[in-house]
Amino acid sequence: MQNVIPRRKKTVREIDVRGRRVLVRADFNVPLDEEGAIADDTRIRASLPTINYLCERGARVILCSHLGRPKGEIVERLRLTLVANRLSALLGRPVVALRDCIGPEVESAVATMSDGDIVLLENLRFHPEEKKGDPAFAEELAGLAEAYVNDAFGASHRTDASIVGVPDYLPAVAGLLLEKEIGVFTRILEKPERPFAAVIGGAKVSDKLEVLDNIIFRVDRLLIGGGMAATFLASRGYRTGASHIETDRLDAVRRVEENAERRGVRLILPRDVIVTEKLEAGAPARTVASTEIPDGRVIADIGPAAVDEFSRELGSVRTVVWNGPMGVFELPEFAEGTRRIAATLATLDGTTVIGGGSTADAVERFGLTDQMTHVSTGGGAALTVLAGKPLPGVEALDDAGTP
Ligand SMILES: Nc1ncnc2c1ncn2[C@@H]1O[C@H](COP(=O)(O)OP(=O)(O)OP(=O)(O)O)[C@@H](O)[C@H]1O
Ligand SMILES: O=C(O)[C@H](O)COP(=O)(O)O
Repeated sequence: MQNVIPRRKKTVREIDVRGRRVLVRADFNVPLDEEGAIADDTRIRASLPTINYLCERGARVILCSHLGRPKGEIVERLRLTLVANRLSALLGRPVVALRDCIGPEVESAVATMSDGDIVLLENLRFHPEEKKGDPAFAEELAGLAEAYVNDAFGASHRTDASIVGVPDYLPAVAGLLLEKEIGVFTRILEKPERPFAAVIGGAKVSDKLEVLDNIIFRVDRLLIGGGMAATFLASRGYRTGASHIETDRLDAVRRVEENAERRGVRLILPRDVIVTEKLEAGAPARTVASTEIPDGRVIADIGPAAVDEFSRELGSVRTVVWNGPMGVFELPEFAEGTRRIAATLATLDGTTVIGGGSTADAVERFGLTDQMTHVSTGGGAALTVLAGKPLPGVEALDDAGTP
């Protein structure tokens, strides 16, 4: 087992920023609605502490981010102007949106900044060099500033130029959001208050295999829901109707079960499930024992007895990490399991950590975000950390204690 963060990294609190141009890599990759408006500004709000910190200390703040996957060319609806406007409203300070992220116009805009000013560079992924991790592009970005702050936890599992390349050319430190995210995950994975439970769901085992393989060595209880429960049930020899079984993962699931047994971890599958013929709105649904799933039916949610059992198990733990919804929560008829598990976590006394992605969306939809200890801003990045793997964006930063 590896440590999540092998060495402590330098943070923005350990460098002098007054009067200096500071390039801040944020993760403003926010969901957009059909009209192209920002559907959820959680990630923008999460960046405020670092930006305010820098402005208040007289830094000249140069923000940068990607938005979407524009594949190295300009896509009008993926410009960051909307983000700049929202950020400016939230900060109560002007944020100037630039039309590119490198080049002479950007350089002259940056050269005329005063202490406390904020600019936002254009979407980094309009340049193909960003995704390629191109060193010359990284050097050009770095040339705009005198220090680099990574506050993009959600993108730190990537090896893009702005994440792993820029630190080669500048003093490179963690922002306050990155520090908080890493701190929370490090604490629960390395020194959890026990009992410690993980609730893992979502569509597929294959998406979470590395997480299961790591977490099984750290938790006292593992609760499995979502579509992936079908593969666990199949590996125990039950009939699973028309549910999608990842036949190539049955061995991997057995390994997780064996490790659970060896370590005395309670691995709990849903005792009942909601099944349907089709995973679509309005489809007739019924509750069945998970050992008796009828032919032609697929698992769509965990059932009420499973919710009760999961809630009982969670009622006595001191730490919970949750990644992956219990059912197809996007459809109201299959949202109950996810909603009730979210409600259970909301009332817990101990530490509750939501591992990002659609689980964070679900918790937000149920209005319970504020009741959790921590809701991660990372999807893939949170999975990487839960899998016990280092984040390239964190590795690239200066070690604490270096001059
Ligand atoms: N029984 C089920 N059958 C099919 N899909 C399911 C089932 N239960 C949950 N899902 C789906 O799983 C998806 C989310 O799973 P995922 O593993 O992506 O979660 P996550 O890790 O929180 O999010 P992300 O991957 O965005 O970080 C949801 O869209 C949900 O509809
Ligand atoms: O939304 C995310 O998970 C991050 O912003 C990374 O985006 P990407 O998956 O397009 O690299």
